[in-house]
Amino acid sequence: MAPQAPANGGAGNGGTAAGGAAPSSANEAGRHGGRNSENNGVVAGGTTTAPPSVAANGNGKQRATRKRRLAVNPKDKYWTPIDEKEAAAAVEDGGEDGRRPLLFRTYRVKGILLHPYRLLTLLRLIAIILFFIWRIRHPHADGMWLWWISIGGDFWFGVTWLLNQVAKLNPIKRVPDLALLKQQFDDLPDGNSNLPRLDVFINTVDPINEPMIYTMNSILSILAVDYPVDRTATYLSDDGGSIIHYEGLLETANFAALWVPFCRKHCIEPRAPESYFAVKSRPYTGNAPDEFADDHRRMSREYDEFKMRLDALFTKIPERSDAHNAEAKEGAKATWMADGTQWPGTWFNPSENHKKGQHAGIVKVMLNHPGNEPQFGAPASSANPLDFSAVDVRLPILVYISREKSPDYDHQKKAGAMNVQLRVSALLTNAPFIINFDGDHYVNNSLAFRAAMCFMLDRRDGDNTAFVQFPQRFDDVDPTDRYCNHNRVFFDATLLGLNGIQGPSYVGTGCMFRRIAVCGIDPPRWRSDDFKIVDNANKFGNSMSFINSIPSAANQEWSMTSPPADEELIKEELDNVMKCAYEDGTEFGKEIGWVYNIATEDVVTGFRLHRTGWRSMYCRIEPDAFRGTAPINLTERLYQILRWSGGSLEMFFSHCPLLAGRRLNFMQRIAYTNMTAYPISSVFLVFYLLFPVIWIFRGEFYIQKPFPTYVLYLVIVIVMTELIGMVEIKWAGLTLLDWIRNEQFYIIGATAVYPLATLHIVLKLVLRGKGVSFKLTAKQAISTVNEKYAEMYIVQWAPLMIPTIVRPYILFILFVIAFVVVAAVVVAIHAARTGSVRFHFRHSGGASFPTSWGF
Ligand SMILES: O=c1ccn([C@@H]2O[C@H](COP(=O)(O)OP(=O)(O)O[C@H]3O[C@H](CO)[C@@H](O)[C@H](O)[C@H]3O)[C@@H](O)[C@H]2O)c(=O)[nH]1
Ligand SMILES: [Mn+2]
Repeated sequence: MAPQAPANGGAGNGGTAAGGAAPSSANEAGRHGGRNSENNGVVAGGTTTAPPSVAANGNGKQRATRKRRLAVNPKDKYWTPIDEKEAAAAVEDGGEDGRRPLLFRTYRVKGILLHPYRLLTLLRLIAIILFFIWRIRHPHADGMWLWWISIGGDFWFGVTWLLNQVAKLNPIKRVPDLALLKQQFDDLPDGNSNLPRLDVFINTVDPINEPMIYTMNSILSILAVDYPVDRTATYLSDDGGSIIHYEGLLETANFAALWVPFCRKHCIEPRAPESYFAVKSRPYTGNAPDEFADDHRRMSREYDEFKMRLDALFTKIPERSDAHNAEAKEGAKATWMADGTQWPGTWFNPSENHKKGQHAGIVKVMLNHPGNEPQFGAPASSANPLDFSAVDVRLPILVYISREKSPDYDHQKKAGAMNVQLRVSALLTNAPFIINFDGDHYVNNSLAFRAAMCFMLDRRDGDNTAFVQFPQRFDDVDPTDRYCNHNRVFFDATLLGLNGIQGPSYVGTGCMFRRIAVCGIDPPRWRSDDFKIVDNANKFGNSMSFINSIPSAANQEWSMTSPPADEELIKEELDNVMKCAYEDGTEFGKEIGWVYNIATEDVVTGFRLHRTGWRSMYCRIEPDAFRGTAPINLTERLYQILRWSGGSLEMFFSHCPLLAGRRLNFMQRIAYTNMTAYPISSVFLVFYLLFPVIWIFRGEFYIQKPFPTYVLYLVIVIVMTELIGMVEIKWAGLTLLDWIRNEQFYIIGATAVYPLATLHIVLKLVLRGKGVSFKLTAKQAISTVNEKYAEMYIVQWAPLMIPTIVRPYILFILFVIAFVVVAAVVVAIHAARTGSVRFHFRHSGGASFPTSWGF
């Protein structure tokens, strides 16, 4: 999720501001040249430095003679490196004594912005304290209860502003050094790579609401990523248990045999075909420019055919099933697989044990381990017109999973699915690192996995890093981002702030994990020396293979590597760990794996890792590492933020950051408090919006007096918020529009959605009802450019918007009615009594303009 950065409305607390830019960094070397041709031509995501000279200089000692120059992207002009000394020292060591290199560089905001930023924050803090004292000293005798509410509101707004602001006072940017990673891990004398193994998790539920073509594009982009092919495995979790996904994945595995070598041969980016073919032209960076035009044309045709084959599944499988069922005659109408057996998952005609929420578990290894030696493809032929004779055509492991479902269990949505992926992958490949994606997020920069590894393997805090979070970026958002889907302020300012503390929160997708951290192991920093993984079935469940996988994942973080297990041999064990009952009485969903019973499993899971002493790192690279699809329209967007705000608030009560133990950094605690308590602001905001209505009924403006002093304070605190916002925009590298959108959508959320979320949670706490549920966000279907944003304008009934829309009208209508009624009555009385009508304005406080009216 991506919580809205609370923008604190109310008495002048105006808002948090600004955003940031991608960290930047055109790679100086530009290319990532090397042994593998597929490494060429991709702009590395780091401000890459020239690698230190490796040549021995006579006395055999490696010396860093060359000053490590850093390329400056315009967006980086307000950032300055802070680890130059360390970096230089690390170059001196150069791996000779077995010490690990520094694989990323750290930047902070330059003093020219940082000092004013902090100073303004301090000044505004003083201003709001003075303001508050002044208000307390001037109670509003006529409307004390309203006055108390507004004092409460102002206090709350002041506190949340502070919580939000202090977590941003030390923004840190970290830029991975891909060239060094390559030098240390890939350019080995034996020609092999030493990068750690990596398991990729991707989730989907429904081939319609989350169009299958997205999921399959994501998978293609993952299979084609620039990472040693024998060291990754991809696990698709299909929570729908749908044969469409299963056969779609088979088609995808077949198509990948063309697509992946094509990507490697021509070094194309991005490696999700839909996005690749949508881009009209870009400079060629591959090794076979002569063949490119032909290959591209053929590939484009192959892709169109592939899409048709995917579409055809929706008719082909029902037809095939009908034919089988006609033969079988009796019994339920089953769904049939191509090999003439019945599909173990859900059927088109839902039947006992074959319907949504009730079916067997399925694991199918679709692509096996490719072996450790490169395999070159075939030269061009009539059957295969693309010449792959100089390309390694191997594909990484690909696995289909659909966990068992039963009506007796709460399946815990995505979190439940991921915990099954965690166990299944532990038995099959057990890579020490995991990266996870929502079904609609694809790899946009094929070097992204390497970038995250720079953080995990760095010698400074690498071992204590539980996860590396990438920002969420979206295609298909309208150019002015009217629904604030990009959440720039959050992703480009707030998360950089957290990056300077204990690390960014986990936002659900595009995040690399250390497996042992997910399995509930303490970070080295807090681990005792004689630490043992207890083989405690109460904690991990009854699979000994799973329990034993954990220590071996820990050992493999640095050394390699056992072969993947044979699926057939461990079939029973796989079935066991996919069972609903497996987790009964275990710590899954609590201290192990992804956390349960909350709509925002992501933030809570990240929080659990932080509170056990792990840290996280934020990784932004250019081009964007991953991209996804934004909600289809305003309705979906509002439900999305309802889920986020409801989940966050629920977290405030169920996993309260204020009560976490001492391993949670103090500032991180503040940040989490802000991140979870923000919907409460809406309660006060609603009061503030209702005040004018009360004025009308009571016939008096209940406003703080003396009025001019009040206005003066308001102007000061509002102007200061704007100033802070403008400085933030600068260091974060955002536009004014990004900032305005954030403020704007905050108000929409705070009036339309957060009150409902708050009410929901109050009801849950008081009446022990259910929390906000995880409703799948519908995504935009792929469409032509013309109709690209058409969905956005479809007016759908959005009950959530009622308060936001209706209030100004109620106010207006009430105002008119009240005015007319009161005026008519008074005028009538006066006219009846005296035959004439008289108006006067009363002075009040120090104000010389009307603060109340009487006739
Ligand atoms: O029963 C379920 C329901 C959902 N999902 C998957 O969960 C992912 C996220 O669902 P989506 O509806 O796209 O949620 P968003 O609103 O886009 O989600 C954001 O916020 C969520 C938390 O609220 C995070 O889990 C997501 O990663 C984050 O992208 C998708 O891949 C789904 O396929 C499942 O696997 N099983
Ligand atoms: Mn999503």
